[in-house]
Amino acid sequence: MSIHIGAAKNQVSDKILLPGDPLRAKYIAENFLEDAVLYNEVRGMYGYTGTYKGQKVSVQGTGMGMPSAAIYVTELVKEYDVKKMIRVGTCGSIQKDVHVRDIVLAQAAATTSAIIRNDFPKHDFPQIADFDLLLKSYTAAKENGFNVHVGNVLSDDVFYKDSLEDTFKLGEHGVLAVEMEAAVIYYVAAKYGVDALCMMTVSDHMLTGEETSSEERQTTFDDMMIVALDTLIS
Ligand SMILES: O=P(O)(O)O[C@H]1O[C@H](CO)[C@@H](O)[C@H]1O
Ligand SMILES: O=c1cc[nH]c(=O)[nH]1
Repeated sequence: MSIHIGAAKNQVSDKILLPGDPLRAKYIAENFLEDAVLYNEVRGMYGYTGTYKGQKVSVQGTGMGMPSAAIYVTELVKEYDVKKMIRVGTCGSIQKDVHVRDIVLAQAAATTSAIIRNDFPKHDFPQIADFDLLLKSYTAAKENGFNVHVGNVLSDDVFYKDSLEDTFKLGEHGVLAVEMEAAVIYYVAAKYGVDALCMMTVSDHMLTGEETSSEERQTTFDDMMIVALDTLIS
């Protein structure tokens, strides 16, 4: 049991999916895992363990934003010996050719957060995906015929910004999309020597205004779940 996760050590798999939304964790457990058991409901941040294609897999909500994600990911790695983690999130596109419902694989993550700078005030520590997970997930997405993009994302501390000028400027420098957790998940993975990948389905388009429903964000996005689960167990 850790401070924020009410599970015994052996209740959590060393392979885990990380949705921001705890109700997405419930959806994944109910629709993709066999014999799923709820191991955590502390703060309503659901965590489940079940099997996928015969292998033990867990799914844990991380909440919104880097401070919350850092707490869950750190406890999962330090207290539960998690070795492979894949974020299954949502993001806002800032590229014309990255469409709503497409999958974005975060090869790297820029951030506005000070959470990494606090540890490395004199360095721009790069936040990068595990190459093996990235390659496997890209291959799985392509084999399934899903629309997938690989590149840099922005992990922003702020959802409601007064100005999107800097965000769109990052888009002009090739950043694909905006979300709020990838950078710190990559940072914690680097710190403790475990493997992490962040993949997101595009839930809204920040240039065109196209969006998905809040219900769809909580659930569905099944293409991404298949890619993430197949990658996790491969
Ligand atoms: O859908 P999730 O995984 O929560 O991800 C995105 O959605 C939230 C904002 O609505 C942030 O957590 C952002 O990263
Ligand atoms: O952080 C996020 C997530 C989805 N859509 C956005 O615009 N921002």
